[in-house]
Amino acid sequence: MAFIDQEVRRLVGKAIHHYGLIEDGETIVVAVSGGKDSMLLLWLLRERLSRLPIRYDLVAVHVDPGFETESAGLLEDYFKREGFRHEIIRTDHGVKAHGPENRENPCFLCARLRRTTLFKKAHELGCRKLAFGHNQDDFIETFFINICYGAQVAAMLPKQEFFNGEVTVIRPLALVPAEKVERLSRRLNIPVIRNGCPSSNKNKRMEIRTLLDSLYRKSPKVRGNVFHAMSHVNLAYLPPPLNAMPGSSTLLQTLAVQKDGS
Ligand SMILES: Nc1ncnc2c1ncn2[C@@H]1O[C@H](COP(=O)(O)OP(=O)(O)OP(=O)(O)O)[C@@H](O)[C@H]1O
Repeated sequence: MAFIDQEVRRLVGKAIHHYGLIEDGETIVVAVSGGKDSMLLLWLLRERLSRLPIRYDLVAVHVDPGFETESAGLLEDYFKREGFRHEIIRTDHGVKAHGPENRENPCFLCARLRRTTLFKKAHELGCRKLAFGHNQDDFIETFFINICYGAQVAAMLPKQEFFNGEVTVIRPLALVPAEKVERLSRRLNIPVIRNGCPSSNKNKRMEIRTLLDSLYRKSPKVRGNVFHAMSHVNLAYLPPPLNAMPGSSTLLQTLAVQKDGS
């Protein structure tokens, strides 16, 4: 077995155990976009079953954003060929998000609509776990996007409960760098099926990714350090919020005036 297989298996196993992602006997909806991460995740979750004394069921669910490409059909062929239990949900989420009535970022609206559709499907199937393919780089990029464009320190969680625990989102690739996902999926010949979204590669994530890549090239330690930093927050050395400080209203008024240029 190649080293990359062992390495990715080890990181997925570590995430599953460390964050308590999967329980015996449950059914997991795996949200599959057709991209390399979720396609590999589906494959890895099934592969574990053949190797370990554990039991769970998988249902691959793809939400077709409706860009009139062949992608949903190609994915369905793949699921059938590989024997995966699956559901394809036809929607107009992508078209709507790029339509003239939408005033917000198309990626935000599309992701929100997709998430609601996935939650509903998990509920309909009686599944309490919904697995996403976010990898370690997705966590880091989200962290920077939130700082740079959302003015807050936040990323995403490897395990997150919704609706009082009715559905739990899990991200078993949380510890796997994107580059390892890519290497393994290429080695295993897992296809990547694109859905024709006109916004892919144009969003803020790509901007941040380019920036981070330039840092990673300078030192191999940076990626690991940033990921580690997300769970080692030294609040004692972070400034308190401006609106919680005595006399802060005056300070905020001053800042607002400066921003207006008046
Ligand atoms: N159309 C979709 N149908 C089902 N799940 C989806 C879809 N799009 C995204 N997801 C889920 O959300 C996760 C993150 O979405 P994102 O837009 O980053 O995916 P991607 O980069 O296009 O594909 P991937 O993460 O699979 O490589 C995916 O890994 C997948 O689990």
